[in-house]
Amino acid sequence: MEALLNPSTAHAPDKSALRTWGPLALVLVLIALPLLPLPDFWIIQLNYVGIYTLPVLGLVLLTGVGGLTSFGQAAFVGIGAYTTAYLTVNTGLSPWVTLFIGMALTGISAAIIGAITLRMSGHYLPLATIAWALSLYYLMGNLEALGKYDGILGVKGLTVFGFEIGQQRMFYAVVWIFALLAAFAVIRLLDSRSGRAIRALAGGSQMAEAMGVNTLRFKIGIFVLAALFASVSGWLFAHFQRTVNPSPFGLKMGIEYLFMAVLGGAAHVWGAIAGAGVVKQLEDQLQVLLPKLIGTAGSYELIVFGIMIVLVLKYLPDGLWAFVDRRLPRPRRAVDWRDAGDLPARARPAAGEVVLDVRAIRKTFGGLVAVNDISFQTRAGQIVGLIGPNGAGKSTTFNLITGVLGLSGGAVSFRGEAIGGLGARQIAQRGVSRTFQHVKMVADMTVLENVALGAHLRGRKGAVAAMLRIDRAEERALFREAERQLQRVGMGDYLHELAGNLAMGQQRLLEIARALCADPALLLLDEPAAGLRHKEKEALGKVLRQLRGEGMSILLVEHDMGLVMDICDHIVVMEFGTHLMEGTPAEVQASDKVRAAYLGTEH
Ligand SMILES: Nc1ncnc2c1ncn2[C@@H]1O[C@H](COP(=O)(O)OP(=O)(O)OP(=O)(O)O)[C@@H](O)[C@H]1O
Repeated sequence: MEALLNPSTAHAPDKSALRTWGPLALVLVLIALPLLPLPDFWIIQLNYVGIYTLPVLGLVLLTGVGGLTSFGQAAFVGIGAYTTAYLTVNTGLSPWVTLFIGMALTGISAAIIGAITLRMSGHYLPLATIAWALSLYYLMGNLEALGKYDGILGVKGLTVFGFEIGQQRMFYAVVWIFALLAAFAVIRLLDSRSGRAIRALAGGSQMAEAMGVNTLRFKIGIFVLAALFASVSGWLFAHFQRTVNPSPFGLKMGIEYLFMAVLGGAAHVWGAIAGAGVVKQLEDQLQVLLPKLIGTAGSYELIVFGIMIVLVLKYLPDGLWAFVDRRLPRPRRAVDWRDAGDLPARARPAAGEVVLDVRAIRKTFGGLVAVNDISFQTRAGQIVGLIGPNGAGKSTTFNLITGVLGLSGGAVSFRGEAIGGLGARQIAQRGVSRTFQHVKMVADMTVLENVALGAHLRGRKGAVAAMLRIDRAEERALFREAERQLQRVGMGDYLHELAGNLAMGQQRLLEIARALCADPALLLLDEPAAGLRHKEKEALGKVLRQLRGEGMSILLVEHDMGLVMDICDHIVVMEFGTHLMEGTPAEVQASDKVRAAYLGTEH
């Protein structure tokens, strides 16, 4: 194992004071600002920044972290704004009641729109968000009851305990309480069981689903939360402006919110405030400056914004805050889980019990039969190797067993239960855990956090518990398990390292620890030795033998024949999608058929 423990990655001393005290300093500055003799103009500007920060925070979660691009945030701001404007003007309801009605309406709309559009991927999703942003905009502009394009006038200002808070310093306090509450809620959410699942979304759903994460549910969840932040912003906006009309909720504003998030640093909570502040200021200054320079009136600032978006994407893709973030030392997570409770564990199969039974499975891609009637079994405490030349159908077999691909024929049963036809998440729930041929991890999460993601199905606490910080006991139990599994594979010294900084051998061990965190009865390893150095392969072999000794059943797809022959109890050989032979390593090595298959000669 020593070969994997590279002393060059030892941790620097903990100098995280700036990160710990930075947010507190920001809060103190925000409290101090209205107490200073700043002109009202600047307080009003800061009120706008606070109002814009809320939808941008939603985009941090949705786009920056979750990888889902939405041009539609402004439309949700509009639902919040129109709801409060309409109800307070027409029914006389208190804004403190209409806030919640607006949030409910926004939440329901987002859940419906999200359930339809978030199944889409690639460029279809942003296009769909443009489509519904336009629809909502024209709906607001065409409804008689909402005053068509003139909107609703005469919206009252906010009152607190019957006291009108105006548009300056008191309003400032209300805006920033909401903005900071939302910012801290997102920070807490991201550092939780749900947060790790959300952070895994951007890398595609395959790994997250294999860890048991219901990716669609989490996508809809962050979409709704982002919309709720937008709705609160709309409510503030309506009572700040005292009037609403469709133009601030159109597609142009949706693009602007996205620009604020990208410029500020789409994956950073504090980047939302930075982005909202910089864009608001730029917009105001350019609106005055450009017409003067050019000599005629017009929205020239939009042209400059367009050019700036291209430049930011090219030269500062991670945004302004990432620039600061890189320079701040990363705090090491306080180790407070050593005496945490145990996570629920499943009943282990008896030694020698058939764990996986694959019967005549088949997969066709058009006319190509990639897997042709393959059958084999794996038993508890056994390492089975699945080998064959390139293109033999090993990965496809793996994907059929783990539910990534649907069967064209045949049956798979796990511990006596038919699992053919189930999805990856349902198969993971039953105790099948896997690693990937091309390592899939969240590079900007620590090793410990990545591995804790593997225990997702063994936790229960959701997003609300995380935001309220009532999930800590479970979090400690998850981290205790993650540390235990990392130590089991010899990675105990790397808990706080960012996964993206690991060498290939360590990344593969991370994946094994993550798979073990799920408390599996069957471990499927897809080319775990690929890219490993000799010493690392030896270390890997030692870990796998140790796991077998503990009663684990392992199915291994591997090209490294030295490792396969060394550790496997039983080997299944495939060629052109078919079952060539199976037997002990000695039998396989002695087989002319296998030799011919690998050498490409007739047999
Ligand atoms: N999604 C797909 N669509 C069409 N053909 C596919 C698909 N996936 C795999 N195949 C084909 O199925 C066959 C088996 O591929 P598979 O990746 O399972 O082989 P393998 O034994 O894992 O190969 P390697 O060792 O190179 O990873 C190949 O001919 C491949 O081109």
